[in-house]
Amino acid sequence: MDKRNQKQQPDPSNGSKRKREGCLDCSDYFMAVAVLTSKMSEDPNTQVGACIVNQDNKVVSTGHNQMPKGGEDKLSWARTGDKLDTKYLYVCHAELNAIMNKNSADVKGCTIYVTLFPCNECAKLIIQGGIKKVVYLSDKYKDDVLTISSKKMLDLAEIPYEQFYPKGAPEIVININPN
Ligand SMILES: Nc1ccn([C@H]2C[C@H](O)[C@@H](COP(=O)(O)O)O2)c(=O)n1
Ligand SMILES: [Zn+2]
Repeated sequence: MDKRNQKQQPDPSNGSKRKREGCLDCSDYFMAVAVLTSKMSEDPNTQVGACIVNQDNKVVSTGHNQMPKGGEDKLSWARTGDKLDTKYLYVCHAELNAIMNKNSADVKGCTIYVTLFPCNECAKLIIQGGIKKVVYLSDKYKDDVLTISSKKMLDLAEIPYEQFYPKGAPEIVININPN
C-alpha cells in the first residue's frame, strides 16, 4: 500500500518496546486482587483475601473469609465469649474458599497470594492441594501457635513463603464511577 498520502496517526508507544509507564506489575496485580477480594469480607475485625495464580500467570481463583453457606446471617462475628458463639469455629478462611472456588481441575503448581499469613489448617490445604508458593502481605499473628505450626508444616513440605513488597506504587486507586 502507498503510504505517502496517508495521514500520520499519533503513536502512543513512540516505537518503544518498553512497558508503559505505570503499567501494573504482575505480582502487584495479584496481591491487589487479593486485597480487593478481602473487601468482600463481612468480618468486622479482619478481612482476608486470597488469589490463586497458575504457572501461566493466570488467576484461577479468589476467596475471602466468610461464613459457610446457610450460616451467613445466623452465625456471629464475635471474637470473645462462649467459644461456640464466636466466629472461630465456623468461619471459612479465605484460602479455603479460594481453593474450593478454583475454576481449574486442581491448584497443583500454583502460587497463592494472601493478605494474611495462612493458619495451620489452611497450610494443610495448601500443602495437600499441591500449591507451590505462598506470598503474603501481613504476618500480624506471627507469634500465634497457629502461624508457627503453619510455617513448620510449610517448611517440611518445602513450600517457600515470602512477604510481599510492591514493585510499583504501594497504592492503587480504582475508580468505578461511570462518569
Ligand atoms: N490466614 C487466615 C487467617 C484468618 N482468616 C480469617 C478468620 C477470621 O475471619 C479472621 C481472623 O479474625 P481475628 O482473630 O483477626 O479477629 O480472618 C483467614 O481467612 N485466613
Ligand atoms: Zn486459615
